[in-house]
Amino acid sequence: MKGVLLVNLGSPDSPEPKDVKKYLGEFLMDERVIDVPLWARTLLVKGIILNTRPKASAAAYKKIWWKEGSPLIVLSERLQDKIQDQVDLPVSLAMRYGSMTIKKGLQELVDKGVDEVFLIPLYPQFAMATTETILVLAEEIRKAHFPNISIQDLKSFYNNTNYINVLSNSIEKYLESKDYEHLLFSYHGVPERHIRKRDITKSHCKIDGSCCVTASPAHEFCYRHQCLEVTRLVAEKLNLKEGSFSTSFQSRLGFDPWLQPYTDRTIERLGKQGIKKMAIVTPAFVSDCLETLEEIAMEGEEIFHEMGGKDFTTVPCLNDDKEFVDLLSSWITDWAKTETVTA
Ligand SMILES: C=CC1=C(C)c2cc3[nH]c(cc4nc(cc5[nH]c(cc1n2)c(C)c5CCC(=O)O)C(CCC(=O)O)=C4C)c(C)c3C=C
Ligand SMILES: [Fe+2]
Repeated sequence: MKGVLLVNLGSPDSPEPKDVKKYLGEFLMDERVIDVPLWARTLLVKGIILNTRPKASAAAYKKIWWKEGSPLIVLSERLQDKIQDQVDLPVSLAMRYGSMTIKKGLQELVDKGVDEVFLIPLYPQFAMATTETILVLAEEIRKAHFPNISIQDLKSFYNNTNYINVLSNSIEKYLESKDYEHLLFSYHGVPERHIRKRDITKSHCKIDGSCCVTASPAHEFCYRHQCLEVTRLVAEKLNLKEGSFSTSFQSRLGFDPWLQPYTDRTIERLGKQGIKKMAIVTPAFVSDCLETLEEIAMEGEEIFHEMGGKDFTTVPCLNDDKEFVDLLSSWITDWAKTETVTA
């Protein structure tokens, strides 16, 4: 029997510093998130980050926490429920970090008789720190605990025409009555090193103005290319004028170079340049979360106002948007019609 496992990033159990610390400990000790040798990661995470960041992060989580829980979890559950209403096979939800583990998600499906799983990482673009870590862990868990099931995954869908249409429609609908001079596409950042590490050609990624726009097999695993493509395709679909939109990368951590331009500096620059009304969209996130509700909608707005900007509009993520639910459900239904794969 076939079943579906949706997987998102995860959140702490509560916005209290002890839970945030536990969550950050698991998240940042992932070798695909902070990809340095174990001794250096342990020193950095347990010796430095976990002594300072949980308090500040907990304060940020408290500003966005809902009475039902973490927005990322609640919104992912709403997405799961709506997809479940549209498809005939069981749909479970798991998180890469935190209490809603991938093991529990797989167990839930196996208990319902599932032996063929369609794994859907809830990220439109591939990244070592997101999609890859989910796929690797799911396979480890399968081998160790569920050797008789098979797992197939949904590939990154950043340039899927239907996805681009759904994203463009949601942006257009939300901004319909809003007047804005500039639309910023802000994606979660990653260290530049992550991009070079996943360059399957070993020589294509230069992280400059040319590599991401020059066709290459490297693009299958290039987060930067995939983000720039989403911006290009949505801008084309929405007929955005050259100069009226741009791309930036948010949420950098540490001192290594991360993908640039940085979102906070871009907002600052737009404000300084005299832009009074800006809108921002965050297509690396399927569900609204700390990084969109606090870092963008609150901190970003504050920066913009300090620089003289007036109207700052944050477009919600796709969340449980009807068209997005229909699209994911159609991919699931198509997969369910494919031939059975044995483990
Ligand atoms: C080295 C650190 C990090 C990398 C690399 C990274 C990549 C990455 N993350 C997301 C999506 C999300 N990240 C979120 C929170 C978050 N991310 C990091 C660090 C890295 N992320 C930290 C330390 C945190 C926790 C909050 C904080 O202390 O600032 C979230 C929100 C989770 C929530 O509970 O709401 C999401 C979603 C992507 C897509 C990505 C690479 C492409
Ligand atoms: Fe992150």
